[in-house]
Amino acid sequence: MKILSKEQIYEGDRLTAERQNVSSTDLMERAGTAIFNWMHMRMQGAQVPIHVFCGIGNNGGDGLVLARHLITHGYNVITYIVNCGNGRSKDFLVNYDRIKNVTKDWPKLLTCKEDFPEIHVDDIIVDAVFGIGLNRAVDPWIQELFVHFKSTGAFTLSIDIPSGLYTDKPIEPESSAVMANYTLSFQAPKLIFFLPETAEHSTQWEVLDIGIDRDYLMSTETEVELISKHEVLPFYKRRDKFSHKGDFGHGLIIGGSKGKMGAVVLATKGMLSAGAGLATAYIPECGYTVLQTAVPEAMALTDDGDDYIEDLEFEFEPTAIGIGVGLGTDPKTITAFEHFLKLNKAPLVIDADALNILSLSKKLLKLLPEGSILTPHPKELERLIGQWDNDFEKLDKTSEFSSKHKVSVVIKGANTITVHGNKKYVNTSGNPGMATGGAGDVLTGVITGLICQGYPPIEATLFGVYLHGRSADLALEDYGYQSLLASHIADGLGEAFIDLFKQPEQEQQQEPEPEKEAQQRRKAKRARR
Ligand SMILES: NC(=O)C1=CN([C@@H]2O[C@H](COP(=O)(O)OP(=O)(O)OC[C@H]3O[C@@H](n4cnc5c(N)ncnc54)[C@H](OP(=O)(O)O)[C@@H]3O)[C@@H](O)[C@H]2O)[C@@H](O)CC1
Ligand SMILES: [K+]
Repeated sequence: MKILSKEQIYEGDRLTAERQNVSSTDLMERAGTAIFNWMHMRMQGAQVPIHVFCGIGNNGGDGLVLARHLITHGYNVITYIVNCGNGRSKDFLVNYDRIKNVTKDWPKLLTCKEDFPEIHVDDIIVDAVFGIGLNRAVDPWIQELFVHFKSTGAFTLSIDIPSGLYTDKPIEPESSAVMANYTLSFQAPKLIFFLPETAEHSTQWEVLDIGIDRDYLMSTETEVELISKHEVLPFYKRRDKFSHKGDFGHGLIIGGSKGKMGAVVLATKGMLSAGAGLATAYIPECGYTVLQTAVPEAMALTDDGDDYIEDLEFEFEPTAIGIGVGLGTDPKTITAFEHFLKLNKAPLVIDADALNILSLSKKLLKLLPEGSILTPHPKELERLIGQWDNDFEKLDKTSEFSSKHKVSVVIKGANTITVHGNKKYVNTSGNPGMATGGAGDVLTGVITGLICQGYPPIEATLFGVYLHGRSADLALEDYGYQSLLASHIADGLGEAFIDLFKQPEQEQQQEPEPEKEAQQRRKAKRARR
């Protein structure tokens, strides 16, 4: 799914009005009605007080449309205008008149703290104060209003975006934005739903379709994309009946040191589970028995070093290499790594200590093959690109780094973001159970295993990150957040592959009756036999 920028959203609205021959007032009617339908379906007329707080721009206009429909359907609505300036938008004014036609309870004007209404914890707050048009710091009294929302504990539904957040830059330190329980966003999710600093403002969100021009949505190139099953499914490579292990590449995992052999075991398992035809692990001598026992499917090559890698020399040409897991940063290992990079021709997935070595010796970045995949967690990323002040700066700096060195960077986190030049891909699978040692090692193996099978590196990365998270999601049912281990993620990768082809629950329920009957008949027949 595409994540449009603020400018692209405005352009989409404009084009839609033009191509569908509708006015911006009509579009606002669609937006407000979509929110109303969402609420009406869930509330079914329940008389819970609903406090609708409207700003004076188009987000406020959406709130007025919603309030009007709620009122005409008999809901218990109190509407407020948050008087944040003088420039009321045209469509706000149209809907301000319209709401006055359906109720004697005209919207209440809020101008200062003393005007704040009492809100009971069981009431509902609708936040339509600011949308994507926020362009300067919010007045302190309105920030206090947002704090007031939170202090009531009432369920807060934000329209389009929690008020007080920008779509493309961080909020000023010390300022407050609405903490929404749910956000209903028009046409496309906003990037801020996925960034660590702002995601807590809208932990749950949903996109409502307001009929923005399809051609525009299809043809518009966005900088950010959301990656879910729908996006990765086309990557999937089917296996030919006559295929053999030689068709799926020979992957190599390089890493390990005394006390850290588990990392190589996990990465090798991940690589095999992702489908690599053959797997070899290149490890220090001390890891030989560990590796051969833990992963009998893999071959082991040992370095001259006993406790850590000292030479890094081998004589075959792997299809892809995952390097760095459990590697350590001993000076001899660093020298061996540099020597390896000078000779290497295979595509690389670089993780953990290999990233730390690159950070220590940035000149080595020049030796990376074009299209290499780097998989840092935030601390490793900071060592590579330097500190950042906020999430937006982090993404910008990573983009710059990615373009400069012609590599892709997988920023691991709650929503792993793969940065590929200017493009950012936000992964949607995964859960907090993955905050456990070794999960990253498995990911390195999975991506390497996919490259082995001929997936282009960027596809292997997006697919691998998705499958890895999905495997963890499926494993939750058995292990819960606390007991989920990295090895469960490697073991469950097959489930994640199979899950790609499962129909969503809803569609299964909508199975045509005749098919259901046929199934029942077949079942009964089998039972009779
Ligand atoms: N486009 C469309 O066709 C559709 C749009 N839709 C909806 O419109 C929303 C965007 O609407 P919007 O552009 O009017 O901006 P919005 O977020 O309501 O802000 C209001 C105005 O407040 C001002 N302002 C800014 N910062 C401020 C501050 N700190 N303190 C005080 N004032 C401040 C600023 O105006 P200014 O004062 O700069 O002239 C700004 O314009 C979008 O999120 C969606 O909900 C839907 O109806 C579907 C169709
Ligand atoms: K809002």
